[in-house]
Amino acid sequence: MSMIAAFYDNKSILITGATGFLGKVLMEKLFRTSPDLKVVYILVRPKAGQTLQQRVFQILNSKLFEKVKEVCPKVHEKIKPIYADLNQKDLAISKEDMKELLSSVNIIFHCAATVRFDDPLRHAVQLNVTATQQLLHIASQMPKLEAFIHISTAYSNCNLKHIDEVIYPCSVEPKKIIQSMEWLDDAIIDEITPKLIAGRPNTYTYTKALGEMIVQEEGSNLNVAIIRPSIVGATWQEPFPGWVDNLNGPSGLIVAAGKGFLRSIKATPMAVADLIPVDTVVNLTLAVGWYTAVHRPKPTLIYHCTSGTTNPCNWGKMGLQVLATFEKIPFERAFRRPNADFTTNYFTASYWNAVSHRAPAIIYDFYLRLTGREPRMTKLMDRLLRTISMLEYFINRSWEWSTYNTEMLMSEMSPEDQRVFNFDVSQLNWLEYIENYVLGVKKYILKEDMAGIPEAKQHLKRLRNIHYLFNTALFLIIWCLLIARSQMARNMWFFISPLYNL
Ligand SMILES: CCCCCCCCCCCCCCCCCC(=O)SCCNC(=O)CCNC(=O)[C@H](O)C(C)(C)COP(=O)(O)OP(=O)(O)OC[C@H]1O[C@@H](n2cnc3c(N)ncnc32)[C@H](O)[C@@H]1OP(=O)(O)O
Ligand SMILES: NC(=O)C1=CN([C@@H]2O[C@H](COP(=O)(O)OP(=O)(O)OC[C@H]3O[C@@H](n4cnc5c(N)ncnc54)[C@H](OP(=O)(O)O)[C@@H]3O)[C@@H](O)[C@H]2O)C=CC1
Repeated sequence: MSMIAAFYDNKSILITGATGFLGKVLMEKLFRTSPDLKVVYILVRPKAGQTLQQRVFQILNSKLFEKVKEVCPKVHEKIKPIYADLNQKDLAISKEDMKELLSSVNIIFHCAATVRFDDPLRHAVQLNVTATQQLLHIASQMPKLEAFIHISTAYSNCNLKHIDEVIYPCSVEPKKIIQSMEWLDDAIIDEITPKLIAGRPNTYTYTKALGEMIVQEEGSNLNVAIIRPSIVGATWQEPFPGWVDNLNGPSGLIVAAGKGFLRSIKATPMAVADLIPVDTVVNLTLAVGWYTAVHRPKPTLIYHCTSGTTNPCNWGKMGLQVLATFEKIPFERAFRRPNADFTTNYFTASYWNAVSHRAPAIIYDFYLRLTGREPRMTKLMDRLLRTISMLEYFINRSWEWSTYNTEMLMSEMSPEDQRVFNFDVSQLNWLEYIENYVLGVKKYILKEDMAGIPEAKQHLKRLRNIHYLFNTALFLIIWCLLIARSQMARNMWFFISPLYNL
């Protein structure tokens, strides 16, 4: 019998960010392993014209929740969506809902955040710092609260090379940053942003670091723990391999490479690709919830959820496996054949951007114009190059994260819990994982049917023939021009042409 699963029975749990990538997998595992839990409150906002109930309905009707519905047929009755907006004061929770939350919640999992790298500082602070502060304030009024688990990122201190499971203070106090956002205007905030985030590549990593400081400062009277996952990828094993539903992290680049848009990227092949499957992060999160509530460790513990220390894989190996998988399971209607390459040099990267990204986009747009259609490829390519430029920081460096607390937690778990809530990635087979990841991107993001694979392969053959034809035509044009203008080229031609007649 799993002690951790039994711990969540009859508990009232509050999850923020439950509609996000990590939040959905967290909810799924909770219901599958602890179907007797009391209720899961989720803080949700209406989105894309959908009400809260419609959003929950959509999640429950996805493939991810198929197993849950067998184990816990009343799952829809146990999820209680609460209207909330983390951009608003007091998170915009109504008085009645607040009363219910305050009187019943036992465990909080705080997953919500803005994960955009280019968010203006004001917005990133609001979501990742102020909302966390407000949630801690609400939590401190919950008499039945046993644990508050905060999800941060392993890159909150990416300005360092070696990162321990401790909180590294930022130069300016988070409370001062929150206050200054109230009276500084946007132009000044934009001006001081580079100075504040100094050493970090974006407002996301900076505000996640501030968020950790706020948790430490304002959660001192609570049972708090912080989890720092690295780059969260598709599921490894549970509920089935390869599930992923958004384009963040590597998923977007896998789409771009598989569709033939991404042909070259500035990346260091030997740098560690610290990917961590989302189900591994969820298993650790649930184990931390149990340990924090039951053992009440002081001071606040931080848990690194990374793969590089125990089972390192590098970007070179990962890229090759992604490309190898496209051979077996190509994506449909590719723009060009998938053939992405890594370059380490700035000038080579710029050259390939011009030749392999911009030039084909311009030629294609010219073709679209000729056939009376709206040109769109140049715009799409510009967005892709912008995205790549934001991810480059993470694929050209390696970090070392210590994992003492994570290892300690594993040693505190029973053999059954170690099996059910496994977060040991030393057994992860990267080649198999990446193949399932690419397959998951095809099925769950691109919604492509496996029955379309033969046609996709035919399409790639046609693209290869067009490629050969284009190269041959280009060669002949250049050669004719050379012959017309250069005596040496003409001599060479007269020398080799009789050979053809032999
Ligand atoms: C051989 C191949 C090898 C491939 C493998 C190599 C993989 C390397 C991957 C390295 C990942 C490193 C991640 C580091 C993570 C740090 C840890 C965290 O906590 S991070 C937490 C995780 N956080 C993140 O990962 C956030 C990263 N993303 C962002 O910050 C923003 O999306 C943005 C600033 C990049 C673009 O903003 P903006 O221009 O306003 O655009 P929108 O957002 O509105 O989307 C525009 C279009 O682009 C689409 N699309 C979106 N994302 C990607 C993508 N990654 N890529 C491609 N495409 C992407 C999107 O669907 C949309 O398409 P459409 O609807 O128009 O058709
Ligand atoms: N993905 C990754 O690679 C990594 C993620 N993390 C951390 O894990 C956590 C979860 O990330 P992930 O699931 O990938 O992110 P997603 O972007 O998939 O999910 C973010 C969640 O936050 C919610 N949210 C955002 N803004 C608001 C708001 N104003 N009001 C209410 N809810 C809001 C979103 O709701 P809605 O659906 O309405 O937009 C969504 O449920 C984050 O804390 C992130 O920093 C850490 C390391 C890596």
